[in-house]
Amino acid sequence: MAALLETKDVTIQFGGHTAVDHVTVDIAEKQLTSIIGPNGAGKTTFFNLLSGQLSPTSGEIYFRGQNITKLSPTKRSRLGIGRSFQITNVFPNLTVLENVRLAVQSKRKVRYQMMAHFLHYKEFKEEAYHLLEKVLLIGKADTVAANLAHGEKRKLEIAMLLALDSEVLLLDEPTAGMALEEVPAIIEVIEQIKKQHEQTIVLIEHKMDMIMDLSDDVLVLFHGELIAQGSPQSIIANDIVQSAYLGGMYNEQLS
Ligand SMILES: Nc1ncnc2c1ncn2[C@@H]1O[C@H](COP(=O)(O)OP(=O)(O)OP(=O)(O)O)[C@@H](O)[C@H]1O
Repeated sequence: MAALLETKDVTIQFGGHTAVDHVTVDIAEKQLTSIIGPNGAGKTTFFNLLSGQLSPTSGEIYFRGQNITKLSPTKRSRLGIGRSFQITNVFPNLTVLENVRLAVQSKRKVRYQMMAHFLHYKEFKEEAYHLLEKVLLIGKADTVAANLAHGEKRKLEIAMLLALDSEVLLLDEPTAGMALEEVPAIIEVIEQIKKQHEQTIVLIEHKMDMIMDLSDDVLVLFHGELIAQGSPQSIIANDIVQSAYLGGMYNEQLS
């Protein structure tokens, strides 16, 4: 399987603390790769390195063989690496629908072309409605983004990410903060994207069942180090992962 994203010996230190420690991985094209690890293992930091929010202290990151280590998040996003929007990218005073419409519009690169904007406005709006239906947020289309509950904000972020139609989707805990009964629908959204075999998905998720069912490949981080990479079955059967991580995680979830 061809690697789409690669890290070579990627390390980042904050002061004296090494949050990601010489991580070398290949992330295969059009597969779903999950990153797991206990709290503080370096998952989000690793994601930030992939998306360009952080620069490594040492090591390199490649996308389709191109060294992107020094590229900004915006440039990486233009290349096709989309990260679920941070809440700062959502316009809090605009409605949910308007936020998604703007994301659709930015994908079509007509932000500054008033005429094109005018001609396609209805089309953008329809696509935005469609995406909101997909992530089960249609009932909140006219709600101002600032008034959404936490789980609803995550759905909005996913809708905005989908609007960009990126080649790589980086999803940082897409179901965090959602009511338990909403989780299957979001998993379904991710499953549907996966079934289309058009995008590469990388996700951090604490819900183990979901990861094991959905993932083609699982990366396990522990104290910033990559301690295992493989199929869900091989990860479950891996003794090092079992003792270093899985036991602890299940205990965490039960507590
Ligand atoms: N900007 C920062 N400055 C200093 N330390 C940081 C910074 N960002 C992360 N860290 C530290 O790096 C380590 C890894 O953090 P990170 O958030 O990546 O872990 P995580 O695996 O995503 O954890 P969680 O599951 O709790 O979200 C932690 O010890 C954290 O305190």
